[in-house]
Amino acid sequence: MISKRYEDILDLSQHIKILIIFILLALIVPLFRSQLKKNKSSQLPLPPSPPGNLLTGNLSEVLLAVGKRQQHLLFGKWAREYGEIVRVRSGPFVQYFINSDKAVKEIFDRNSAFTSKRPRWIVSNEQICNRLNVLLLDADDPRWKHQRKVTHNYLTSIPRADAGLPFLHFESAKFLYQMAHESDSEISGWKLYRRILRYTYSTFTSQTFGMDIPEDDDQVISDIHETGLAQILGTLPGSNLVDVLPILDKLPLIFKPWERRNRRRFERDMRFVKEKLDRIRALRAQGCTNDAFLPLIETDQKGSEFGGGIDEAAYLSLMLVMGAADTSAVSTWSFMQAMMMFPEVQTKARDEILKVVGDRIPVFEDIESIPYVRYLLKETWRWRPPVALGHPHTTTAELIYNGMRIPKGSQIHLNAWAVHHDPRRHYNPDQFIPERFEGDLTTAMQSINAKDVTKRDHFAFGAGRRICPGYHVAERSLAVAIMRILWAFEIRPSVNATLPLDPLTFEGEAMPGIADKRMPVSLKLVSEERRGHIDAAFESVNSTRTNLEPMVHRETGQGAFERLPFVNYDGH
Ligand code: HEM
Repeated sequence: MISKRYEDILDLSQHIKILIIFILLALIVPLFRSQLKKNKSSQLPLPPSPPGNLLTGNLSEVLLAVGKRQQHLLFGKWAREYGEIVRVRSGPFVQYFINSDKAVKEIFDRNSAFTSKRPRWIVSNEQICNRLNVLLLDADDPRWKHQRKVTHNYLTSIPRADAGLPFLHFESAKFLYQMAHESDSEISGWKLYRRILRYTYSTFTSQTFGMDIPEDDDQVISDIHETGLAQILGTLPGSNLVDVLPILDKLPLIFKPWERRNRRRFERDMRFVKEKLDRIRALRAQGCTNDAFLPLIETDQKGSEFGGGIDEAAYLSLMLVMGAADTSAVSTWSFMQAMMMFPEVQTKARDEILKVVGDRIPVFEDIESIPYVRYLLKETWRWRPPVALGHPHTTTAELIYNGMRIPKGSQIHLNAWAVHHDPRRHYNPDQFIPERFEGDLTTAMQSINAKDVTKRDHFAFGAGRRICPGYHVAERSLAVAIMRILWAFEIRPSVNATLPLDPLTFEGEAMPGIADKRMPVSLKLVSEERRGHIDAAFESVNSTRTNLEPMVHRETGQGAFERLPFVNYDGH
């Protein structure tokens, strides 16, 4: 009896064993399968890479190109030689350049859940900005989502972009007025660029802080630009040892002079924006609120919704000026370069504008009646994308595209220059031909959302979840600049320009592909009569405008940035 029961138990344990084996198999086989799949995908090749070994990589070629500010040309050449995705190894750094519209759509748009992270930037993100700059924040940081939402609600949605138009119309009319009454026989190059900078910086400080920058030579322009540049330069591979060897970050602060320096900059910038906040509050106490980003957030008591309180919103305002002003100024500058180099386009464009507006100063809304202006916008951003090589993202999963794999953790770049200058996508890509967009009246937003990516006009604003939120604002800014400058002035090489023009002699500086302050361009009134129209338009907008507080009080210096001992304040 006992042995029978024992046998039964054995029997039972046999069954249990078999059952366990089945369960284990059920668990293991899929794991094994996925392992197989993983191994199979890992056997897929990495994207092609220009030749070089680990030590030299392409370092010398890349460094040479960076030195000449021509990295967009080098990476563009590699795009044509190696295809849609190119893996560039420069010394210890590996970057993936995404060079075709279809690859951009697949990688940045469709896989945005895995491609929206930023690389870790200890210096730029964690120290200079103390993790408060939307552009540098990681996608999984709740502050990133919140800052984007607030930026949309208070600054960059269509209604808010429209609310910014009075500032834009005032500042651009002032620019026209200054140029029409310029006492120098000719103003060109750096002086002219500086004036464009004033008007874009002042437009955006008006839209964000509700304060303006009345004078061309105001130091605050260079100061804001300089602190933005420090952040951007800090994102370039190899620019900071601690970003290459993050272990250094574990050292006590006393051994990290760079961190002390960067944190000092952050604290200085924070004091700058808090002073603006104090003045906004004082104005509100007197019953005065401007229709601008920070004053509205302050009035609506939205500050407490930021992790860092209203101070974070004030800091964000400064970051938004940085993101908006330089990109807008260089867009106008590139447009002027195109008009100078392609005079027949200029003549046609002016005719199209005059047909509609006549002697009246153009306003943004005129774009609806002048399709050619829409084409000029698209062609300017195609021809000279301000962020030619994209702002880097990082992958959070392995991605497979066209039989190639991009490993998890890779740094990827939307190579806007290569896509825009691919002759299979745009015929004669180096020529400025607005007619290539004939019939395409889509706004920036409509084109970004196009189902067929081959129909998308350009990628100047990036792609995916991190796409520039400022495109409605940017569109208004460049459209007004294009219409007003063409309406008022002839754009031509300055008297000291070396002809024929060679863009390689004036392209580069901080933004690859963009003409710098040496560009020999000047403006000449289209007619003496036009001066009268400009005067009338400026006087009208000036007399009806509510005066704004200046960012910095010139006489007292109130509101200025404090000097940092380690910075060269040459500015631009
Ligand atoms: C011609 C003008 C402009 C161009 C070409 C431009 C281009 C870009 C590009 C390429 C990016 C990076 C996108 C990415 O990572 O994939 C970006 C990000 C950004 N831009 Fe713009 N931008 C312009 C104007 C503006 C304006 C007017 C504003 C604000 C009013 C603005 C605010 C931002 C912000 C906040 C980000 C960070 C987005 C994020 O990381 O989530 N930009 N922009």
